[in-house]
Formats: sequence, C-alpha cells, structure tokens
Amino acid sequence: MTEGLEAILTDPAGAVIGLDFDGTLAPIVSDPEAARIHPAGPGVLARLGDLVGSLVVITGRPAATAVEYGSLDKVPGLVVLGHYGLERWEAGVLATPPVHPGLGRVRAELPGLIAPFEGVRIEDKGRAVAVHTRRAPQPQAALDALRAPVTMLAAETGLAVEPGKFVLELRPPGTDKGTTLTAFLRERSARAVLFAGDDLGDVAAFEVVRSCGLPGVTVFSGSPELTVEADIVVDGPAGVIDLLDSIATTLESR
Ligand SMILES: O=P(O)(O)OC[C@H]1O[C@H](O[C@H]2O[C@H](CO)[C@@H](O)[C@H](O)[C@H]2O)[C@H](O)[C@@H](O)[C@@H]1O
Repeated sequence: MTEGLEAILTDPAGAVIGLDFDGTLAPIVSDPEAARIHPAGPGVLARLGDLVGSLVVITGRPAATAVEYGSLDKVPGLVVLGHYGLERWEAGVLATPPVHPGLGRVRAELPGLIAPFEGVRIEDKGRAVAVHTRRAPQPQAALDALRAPVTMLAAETGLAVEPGKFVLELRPPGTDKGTTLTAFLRERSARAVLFAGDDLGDVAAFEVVRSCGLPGVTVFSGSPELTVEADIVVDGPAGVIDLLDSIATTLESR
C-alpha cells in the first residue's frame, strides 16, 4: 500500500478525496450529453462521503452538469468544482462567475472553423466551448488540424485552450485543476490527499498531490487512449469505483 493511501486510511477525517468526472467516474462515450456516472458510483460516493473529511469532484464540466450526470446531489457533503474551479456547487447551491466576454466571438466563429471537418461537434458549456473530434472519421487528424486555428481564436479572444481526449476546449484562463485543488486543500486544512483522473487536464492536480507536502496518492483511470504516470493505475471508471469501494470497506471495518 502507498504511504498516501495508508495516511488516508489512518486519518480519514483529515483526508481530501478529489475526483475527475468524465473518464474517471463516468465511462467515456461518443456523445458528451450521454455520459453518466458508473452505476455503482453514487452508492460508493455516498458511503465515502460519510467516512472521509472531504469529497470533491473537480471537472471541466459545468458543475450543474456533473451533478446531474453523476446524481451527485445524493452524496452527503460532496463539493463539485466545475469549469476547472470557476464554479462551485455545494449543498444544492451553485456559485458562478460572470461569463467571459470572448465567448461571444468564439460562438460566432467556431462553426465556420469546424465546417470542413465531418463529424466534428461543438459543445457549448455556457462558460466555455469545446470542439469534439471523437466522432470524426479520423479523430486524431481532425484534432491536429484544428489545434492551430482554435489556438489562434483563443489568443484573439483572451481565452485558454484546454486539450483533452479528442477535445479542444476554449475556456477562461487563470485556473486549472492544480490551482483549484491547492485552494481546496487549504480550505479544508487537509492532512492527506487522493486525486483520481484520466486526462491531460488532471495532470496539474497530480502535480499538486506530489508537491503539496501532504501524504498523497495519484490514481490514473487507465484506457488505451492515454497513459499518465501515477501511483496507482486502475482500469477505467469501473476500476476507480472498485478502489473507492475498497477504501470505504476498509474504513467501515475499522
Ligand atoms: O474534467 P472532466 O470531467 O474529465 O471533463 C473533461 C471533458 O470531458 C468531456 O469530454 C470527454 O468525455 C466525453 C464523454 O465521454 C467524450 O465524448 C469526449 O471525447 C471526452 O473528451 C466533456 O464533454 C468536456 O466538456 C470536458 O471538458
């Protein structure tokens, strides 16, 4: 067992368990609107919520979308930090910042940029807009071809480009999952931390787990699409849920 996991099991009241949503709690699917949490997820999270100090979902999704797709309103004490930390949902209350002014031009120009690419779709998330290539005949080629024009549009509108699994997202700059996790650890006076993720956007949170000075454990939700170094590698959302279930079971037996 890793030192970080042992610290969580020894002192669960001081633990922060941080979780990504897509690819970590919810299996990856081709339609972003069809993503839903693994069927065993809400039950396991509800048990964990009663056992550890803090449970937080940090996601690129709008917080309300993650709550809906994850049935997260059923998990006691859970906090959802959406849009990489711009939004906060807690106990049914959603706090959101103003919409970035650059998004108007992005909405106007993106359809023209993606028009030559069959199967490429836009996901308008309100405070960010994502370009998805998963359903293109050649998803990686479409992603590579769109990277430069999307990056130029982001630079011209004051937005940041967030790359992920067959997705390029234009979003407000200034936060990432690392800064968001750091602030949450401080807020909760954490004494140990676990973060589980599956995508490039989760790497910043993994780096915080390694550098924050607390006993910590990184969990990578593995798939054939991406490899990221972590203390524990599990097989997709089913593997993440199994790990969380075993943590809950161990804590319940103590
Ligand atoms: O931080 P996350 O919770 O992991 O959100 C990151 C992005 O996830 C979603 O896209 C990914 O999942 C889709 C549904 O399985 C999949 O079709 C897509 O290829 C993936 O990139 C979401 O749609 C994005 O808005 C999030 O930014």
